[in-house]
Amino acid sequence: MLETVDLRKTYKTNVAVDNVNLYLDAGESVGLLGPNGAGKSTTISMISTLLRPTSGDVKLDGRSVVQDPKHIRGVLGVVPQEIALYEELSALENLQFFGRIYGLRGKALDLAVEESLELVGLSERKKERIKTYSGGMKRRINIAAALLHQPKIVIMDEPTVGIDPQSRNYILETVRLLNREKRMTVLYTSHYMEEVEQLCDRVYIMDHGKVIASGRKDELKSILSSEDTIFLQLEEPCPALAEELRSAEGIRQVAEADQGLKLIVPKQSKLLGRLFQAAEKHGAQIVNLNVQKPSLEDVFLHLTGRKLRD
Ligand SMILES: Nc1ncnc2c1ncn2[C@@H]1O[C@H](COP(=O)(O)OP(=O)(O)OP(=O)(O)O)[C@@H](O)[C@H]1O
Repeated sequence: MLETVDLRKTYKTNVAVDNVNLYLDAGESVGLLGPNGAGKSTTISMISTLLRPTSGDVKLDGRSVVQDPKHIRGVLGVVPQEIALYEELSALENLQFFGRIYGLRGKALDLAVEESLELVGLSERKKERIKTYSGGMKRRINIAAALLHQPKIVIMDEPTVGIDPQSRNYILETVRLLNREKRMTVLYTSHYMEEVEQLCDRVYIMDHGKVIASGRKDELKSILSSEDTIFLQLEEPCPALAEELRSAEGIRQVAEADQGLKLIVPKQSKLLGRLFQAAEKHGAQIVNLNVQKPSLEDVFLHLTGRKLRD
């Protein structure tokens, strides 16, 4: 349905997006996962015709979006990272304004506004001015604005960054509903791998402008089928221990984790004794040690040696 073909964007010497090929089938929920600066927003801006590619193309049902941008605008809803609302107007007035831009009038406009307010759970507060809303509520109205024209495809650019847990849950539920019940095709970008794991059928992992891995979640995790992920919880952070383990033979990756270190090691390696010895040598207290199932975050760590949120 929607694809990018060798999509590329350069800024002088900086390659923001480097020959990216994505494909979304109708009704799929696809995650675009990558750390800050990976090129996710630039990719989305090119798909939504806000930015012209340096080379390559975006195709909707086989038709070039670069040559015929109008075609995609009617079927695409984009939720940008930045909140784009008028603070002095109420939520209702904002949505009426955006609805008119989409060409909606009269009863059709009223209905579209009511439905999208309902969807993001803010019908009861629709008359309050945006400036009185929390960051999370503003984001929910931002989402409602992108849905007014009932798009077939919705692209969301990190919609849950820096918001309260209630709004975050609401947004995740809304995305699920749009995809599973309303059969909308969703492209969801995030650097929170838990969200992508929860919401998406298929995932593209980007880093430094390139897609470095893609596939269904289970396929991606099977990259780590011959590895174990060990989480080492420490009483205090110990950079010297991390350093030693990074250069130790048989340990593939070492990354800082909440309250400790995360290691990727070959399965059944007999490393535990060495871990305890190294910890003792550097005066680090191991509080807990467990072997975990691989997550998408671990796949990223395995491929790049870094954590998604470094
Ligand atoms: N207008 C611009 N001029 C120059 N460089 C840019 C411009 N826009 C983006 N870049 C660069 O392109 C790269 C990709 O940025 P992009 O915003 O697409 O990443 P991202 O994955 O969306 O990250 P974030 O989560 O921080 O938005 C970065 O190195 C960024 O500095």
